[in-house]
Order: sequence, then structure tokens, then C-alpha cells
Amino acid sequence: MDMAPEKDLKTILGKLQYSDDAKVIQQITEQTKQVHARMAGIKHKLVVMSGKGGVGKSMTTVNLALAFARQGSQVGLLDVDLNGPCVPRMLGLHGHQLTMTPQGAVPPTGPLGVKVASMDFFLDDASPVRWKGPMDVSPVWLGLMEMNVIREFLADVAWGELDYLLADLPPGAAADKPPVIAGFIPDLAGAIVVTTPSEVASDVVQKSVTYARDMGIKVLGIVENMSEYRCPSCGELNELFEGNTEAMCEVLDLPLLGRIPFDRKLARTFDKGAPLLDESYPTIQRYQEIAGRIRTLLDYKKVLAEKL
Ligand SMILES: Nc1ncnc2c1ncn2[C@@H]1O[C@H](COP(=O)(O)OP(=O)(O)OP(=O)(O)O)[C@@H](O)[C@H]1O
Repeated sequence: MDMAPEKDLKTILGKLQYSDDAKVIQQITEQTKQVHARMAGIKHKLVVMSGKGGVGKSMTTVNLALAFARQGSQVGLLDVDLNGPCVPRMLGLHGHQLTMTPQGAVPPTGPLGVKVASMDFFLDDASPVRWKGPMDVSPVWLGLMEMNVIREFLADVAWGELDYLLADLPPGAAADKPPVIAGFIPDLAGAIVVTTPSEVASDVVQKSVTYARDMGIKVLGIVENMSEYRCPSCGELNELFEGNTEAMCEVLDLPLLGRIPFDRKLARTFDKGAPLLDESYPTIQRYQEIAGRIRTLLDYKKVLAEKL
């Protein structure tokens, strides 16, 4: 596939063809084939989802990617949020670009060798994505446009060989975009759902798990974020929200993969784009444990598949 020396949102949009249904179907088929080819060298593909926004999904995705990398794996991070991509910023890669080569768009490398591809690389600073034309009046058209941009983006990124690819999906509950985007990723190993104990009190997490399952996505487990508060001066842990994630996991028949405390010291380093990477730090050890559990689940799944 020929690649332009530079690529931005306008070029992507310029390539989309909507003149008739046959062309749309042909384009989707070609993009889908291309996505399969691009991701053929990736062993485990995972998506990270949440019911609502702001529960720490990106923070969890980025830290799990770093945890897998610390265990010696080759890791890629995919940030497909068109309206608030924050992964590059957290890893100090904001302002970086994909490198366009004849082999595809090569993602920049962040801390611990993690490769990052984000919609952020196509967007102007601080301005939200604005679509022009018929989309102004049609939310359906707007959704279609976004999905096409994401599929085209996935069709371009040349990941090479990876052990893990973690995709940070946009926030959204039940019948929203995240499960549709997850469907673009071939041979998906499963989804990790991030929640806070307060979110558990509502039924939003259960709805998103049910909807993901209805779409054929295997949910591997739940990560509870902001479980407790770690005091920055003395390190003591105190309860932060009411909620019973264990009971919810039992109802949903899902493992609780781990609990991450509200840790201002750690989060501040990611918000500043200079992430704390010290593996002896207690909250980072929690992420390491969660990554270990995910690895065990994936290995178990592989053994089961080989036996059947
Ligand atoms: N465990 C934590 N301790 C302290 N702060 C946290 C923690 N997890 C996330 N945060 C902070 O909360 C804010 C939101 O986190 P994040 O961007 O990861 O949420 P999100 O669920 O991905 O949001 P959205 O999907 O709506 O973009 C960030 O400023 C982040 O630093």
C-alpha cells in the first residue's frame, strides 16, 4: 500500500469514499483485510473498557502495558479515543508522530520500549474533532465517520512482532462505540473492564459487561481502580468509596484481577508526562500482579484451546 509522506485527519477523510454503497462495502472489506495483515504478528490482543468516563481506564491501560514490558514482553498501546486521546501525554509522547514508511505507519516508542499509536498524533492541540458537511446534522453519520477513521487508522499502523497489544477504548456504556471498535480487532483475546467502587454501586459496569458479551467479546476480568486512598506522606491506605466489586464479580462470574489505590503521587507523574517507573513502588507492584494474572488467564486459555 502506498503511504503519503505525511498523514493527518484531513488526508484520512479525503480517502473515504461514500458515493455509493458498493464502494463503501469494498472499502470496508479492504480495510478489514489490511487490519488483519497489520496485526498478524501480535500474539495477544486485549481491549480495556469502562462503563463511564474518568474511572482511570487510560491510567490502567498504560500501567498494564508498562507492567507487561517490565516482564520482558514486546508491547504496543493503541489509543483510539478521537475526542480525548491522552495516552501519548501520559507517556511523554505528545507531539510525536507516526513515521510514514512504505511498510506502513511506524509507531513511536515510549518508556520501556512500549510502542504507541494514538489518534492524538492526528489532532490539533486542544481543539475537539469537528466534522463538516452532512455530519453536522446527523449523529448517525458522525458515528459512521468516526468508525471509518478508526478502521483506516488501524489499517495503517505497522506494529511488527508484539507479545501484547492493549487498546484503550473510548469511554461509554452499553450500546455505544467501544464494542464496535473492539470488533475491528481480529482474534481479540478479550476485554479488561476498569471500574471504581462507586461505579459498582450503579449498574453501568454490569451493562457494559453484558453488552460486550452479547457482541461476542470475552471479558477476562475486572480491575478496581481508586479502591482506597494511599496517603502521600505516610503511605497508609484508607477506604475511598462505597461499593462491593467482589460481589459484582461473583454475579458476573468474573475474576477480580486486582485493586489499585487512589495514588496521587503516581498519577501526578503520568499527568505530567514523566511517568514513575520504579518497580519497587507499591502501586506499580499491584499493576505487575494484575499483569501476571492476565498472563496466567491467557496461558490457561491457550492450553484449553490446544486440548480441545
Ligand atoms: N489510581 C489513581 N490514583 C490517582 N489518580 C488517578 C488514578 N487513576 C486515574 N487517576 C487520574 O484520574 C484522571 C482520569 O484518569 P484516566 O484519564 O485514566 O481516566 P479514563 O477512564 O481513561 O477517562 P476517559 O476514558 O473519560 O478519558 C487522570 O487525571 C488520572 O491521573
